[in-house]
Amino acid sequence: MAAALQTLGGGIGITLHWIAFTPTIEQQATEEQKKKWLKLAQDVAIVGAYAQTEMGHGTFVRGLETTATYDPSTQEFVINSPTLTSTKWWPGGLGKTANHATVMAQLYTRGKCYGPHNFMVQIRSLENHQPCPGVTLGDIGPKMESNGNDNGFARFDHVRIPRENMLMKFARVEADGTYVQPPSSKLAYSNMVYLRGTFVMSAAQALASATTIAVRYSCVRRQSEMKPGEPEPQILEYQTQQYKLFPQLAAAYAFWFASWFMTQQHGSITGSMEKGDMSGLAELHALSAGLKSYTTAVTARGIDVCRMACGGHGYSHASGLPALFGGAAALCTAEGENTVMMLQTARYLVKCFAQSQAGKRLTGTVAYLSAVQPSPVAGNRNMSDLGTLVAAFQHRAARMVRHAAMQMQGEMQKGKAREDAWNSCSVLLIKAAEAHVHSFVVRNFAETVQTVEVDESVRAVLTSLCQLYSLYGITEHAGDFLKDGYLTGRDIDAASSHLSAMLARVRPDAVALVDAFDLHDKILRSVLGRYDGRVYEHLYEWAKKSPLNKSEVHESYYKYLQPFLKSNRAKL
Ligand SMILES: CCCCC/C=C\C/C=C\C/C=C\C/C=C\C/C=C\CC/C=C/C(=O)SCCNC(=O)CCNC(=O)[C@H](O)C(C)(C)COP(=O)(O)OP(=O)(O)OC[C@H]1O[C@@H](n2cnc3c(N)ncnc32)[C@H](O)[C@@H]1OP(=O)(O)O
Ligand SMILES: Cc1cc2nc3c(=O)[nH]c(=O)nc-3n(C[C@H](O)[C@H](O)[C@H](O)COP(=O)(O)OP(=O)(O)OC[C@H]3O[C@@H](n4cnc5c(N)ncnc54)[C@H](O)[C@@H]3O)c2cc1C
Repeated sequence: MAAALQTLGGGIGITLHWIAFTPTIEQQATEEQKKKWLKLAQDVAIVGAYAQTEMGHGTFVRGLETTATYDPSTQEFVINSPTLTSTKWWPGGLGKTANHATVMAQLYTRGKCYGPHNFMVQIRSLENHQPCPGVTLGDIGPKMESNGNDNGFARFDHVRIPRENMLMKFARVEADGTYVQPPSSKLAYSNMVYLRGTFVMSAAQALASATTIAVRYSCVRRQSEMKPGEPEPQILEYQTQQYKLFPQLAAAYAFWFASWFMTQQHGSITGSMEKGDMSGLAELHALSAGLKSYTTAVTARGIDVCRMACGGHGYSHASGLPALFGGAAALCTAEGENTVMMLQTARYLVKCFAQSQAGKRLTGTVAYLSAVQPSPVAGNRNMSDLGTLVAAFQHRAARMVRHAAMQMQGEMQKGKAREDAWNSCSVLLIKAAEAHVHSFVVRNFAETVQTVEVDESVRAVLTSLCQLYSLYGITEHAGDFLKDGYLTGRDIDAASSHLSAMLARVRPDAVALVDAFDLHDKILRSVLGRYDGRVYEHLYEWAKKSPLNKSEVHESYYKYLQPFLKSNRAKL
């Protein structure tokens, strides 16, 4: 049942119950509270939404307006939407599906505000699914995609909940209204860190889906003449088609491996946090924010490249690519808008750079910032060597982080306030953070292909894919590598020719590489990407099922076209 609900469309949105509501209980509830709600959620005996974003605030969580005011006389919290812009807006499943929600609200007790905290609120009757007293609910209307999901709105008119409905694993309010501080105020945000980490795998899966569709279709589709008089070739024989698709295919593998690292990091750091060691939280936040931002942005662009590579049929919903693009586009905004998330990573990098300048030895994903020499040693580099490629990406990132941080320091030395200096350098900061995440993805890709337990013939293919991904990144951002002479023009030319060689080397394994994602036709939902390659027959069958084909002459003819034609003919 639960699995069926997960896939149900048509106004039933249960995705967020699984990926946000239930994990919030797991991560933010006390053991007592878990006994009360966790099994109900896991068995779908209740259905929940994660209600944080409001009409007026999504990014700036500290600016949320919904209030939760503690009333010691009744030991209850009063949940209220004081303004129109405080209306909860966007949460998946909130409109029509969920009967509970974890509501992020500004906590007030004894007249003082302690910032955003999570509260469990029942929003619909378990008997007849009507909204609970004081709760107004609805759907926010059609969206770019995912219209099967009821992203909704909610307003609370002084709704009373028991004190025990505040999720109190980290912070709590005692019966008399005393607020007890959490080890870190950011622990209330921990489920967002978790969800951003899962978006890296969503991005990998989305890009894997799109490249599966486009590569398979590019082997079915024959078009034009490569040589006069010869049969039309598979469009995957064109180097331009390979240049469009293979870097996306390589990125899908790169992001898949990055999501493995993200999952492992999340588990290990949250494990330490359970024992009171918060030292890894900052790195976890910076990594999850940066990887989420980078992988979802590259994925959305990459899916559209795959769509265009399939010509007209790519633009049809029969291909499955428009829906994938719409979904991936959502990932760029949801769970932390990409720009804002990359700025969070930049904030961490600037902090680490300052520590490195003060002599601290950096560790983890920023260790390279301490190690990289500012003065490049130019020379004929072996641009097919993975170590050389990784070092180039790390040098580029270190240079850009240093440049952005020094620019900011310069602005402050001219008398600008730190916040103004930050804002006036934020484009540089974003580019530096992107370079940092890019270098992490390349390094992780290289380390994974060198260590993953596979047959040596498979390792050889994955190594080619990693070289292709890295060489594509260098040629696409050549200026960054040339800027301080770390790479020369000859190196860039060598990178380009190696990239061409990699396209040809990956070609024979392209179909096997997408088949390896093992995405069933039922998941791909694409006529173009069918495993059996029978595209044309199924394209025709798919079109015949179009609602417009239910009648030979559509009713619109009699309503509009016929009178219009008649009146035009009468004027002749
Ligand atoms: C199998 C085949 C499948 C194929 C298909 C696959 C996929 C298909 C494609 C797509 C999927 C389909 C459809 C897509 C549809 C929908 C997507 C699905 C679900 C959507 C779910 C979305 C849910 C949500 O959006 S929930 C709401 C999310 N909201 C946010 O993320 C808000 C973002 N804002 C914030 O997090 C914060 O406001 C801020 C920006 C971080 C700022 O916080 P603030 O308190 O103001 O802090 P600062 O002043 O900036 O910094 C202070 C200090 O705190 C540190 N900090 C900040 N945050 C954290 C944190 N989380 N953890 C730790 N530390 C933190 C910060 O670094 C700083 O530290 P310092 O002082 O030391 O520097
Ligand atoms: C499909 C989908 C599903 C969602 N599901 C949920 C859900 O289940 N639960 C939930 O609570 N929310 C959900 N959301 C809401 C989502 O979390 C927010 O849309 C997101 O956090 C962005 O906030 P915002 O919409 O207020 O955009 P804003 O923050 O207003 O962003 C608008 C622009 O302002 C820029 N900007 C904002 N702040 C800064 C800054 N400090 N520096 C530089 N630029 C800045 C942004 O970069 C962006 O370009 C969902 C959204 C979508 C699209």
